[in-house]
Amino acid sequence: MRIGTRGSRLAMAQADKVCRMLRERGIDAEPVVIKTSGDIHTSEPLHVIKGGVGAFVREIDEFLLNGEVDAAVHSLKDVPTKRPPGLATAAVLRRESALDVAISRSGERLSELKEGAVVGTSSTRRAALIKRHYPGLVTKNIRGNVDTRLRKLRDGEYDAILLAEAGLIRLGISLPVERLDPYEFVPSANQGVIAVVARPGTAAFEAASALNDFDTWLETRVERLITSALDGGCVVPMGAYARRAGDDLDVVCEVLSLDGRRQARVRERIPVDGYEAHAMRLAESLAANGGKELVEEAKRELKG
Ligand SMILES: NCc1[nH]cc(CCC(=O)O)c1CC(=O)O
Repeated sequence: MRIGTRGSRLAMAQADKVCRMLRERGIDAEPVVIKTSGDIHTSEPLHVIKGGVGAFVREIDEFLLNGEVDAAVHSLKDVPTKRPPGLATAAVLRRESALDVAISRSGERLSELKEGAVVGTSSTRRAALIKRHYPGLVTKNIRGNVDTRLRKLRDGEYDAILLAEAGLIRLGISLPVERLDPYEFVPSANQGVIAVVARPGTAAFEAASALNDFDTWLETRVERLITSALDGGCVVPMGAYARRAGDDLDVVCEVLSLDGRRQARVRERIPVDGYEAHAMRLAESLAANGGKELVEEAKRELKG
């Protein structure tokens, strides 16, 4: 199997992991690096790049649809909700961590950083959460892959940066980090989940399906149903986090204003049985509790 991937160290680590898992099942698999525009325009904030992170996924989709690769590996949180006909998620790997972490130059926690300390993030969600929970800190845009961000932190351009813990784990980077409580710092929908995409009906799709983790599938479905019901997209400061707990899923979702001052939030345990209808109901109550206005407001302000 030819496994399409972007060429960043994180993307390669993810593709290598999928190839390893396939080989353990007796399937010959090798990564094929596809260079996307995201790897070329690395300085603009993501919400400025046409199509956002989803644009990079769409470029890889073309290789899949043309049959130049048999499957592709993505961070699921970067995969847009609208998918081209002929492609589907064959598997999601077991999620290791959905959490955001903070890494500071001094080793201090966010609550210990001094007034005016600069926190690097390119995500509107993480920036709004910092403004909400740590109003004394200043957020500053940061781009580049995980290694670049860590270098910018060391170089003193930032006092702390925020990253997905999953990325650090996959890159084998062990640094002292502050793990942020997912019920306070609600992660992005599908954060920390690796997805394998392929063409349904192909042998590659069938082979990749064997890697699916059912609990992660349920969790990511719920998170995605909620964000797509609110039309959250990847630039709106919105989080959704579901966790399987026995026969239930513990779900939290929220939308913030860009300045972090206003918030719409819902937290509820829903049964696994009939989870899709329950997720839609949560989305409706989030929308009705001010979420819809906050999504529209954020989109207006980001366009302007
Ligand atoms: N948007 C970039 C991106 N896409 C996936 C990950 C990390 C791994 C993951 O969440 O699966 C990251 C980096 C980050 O958010 O720190």
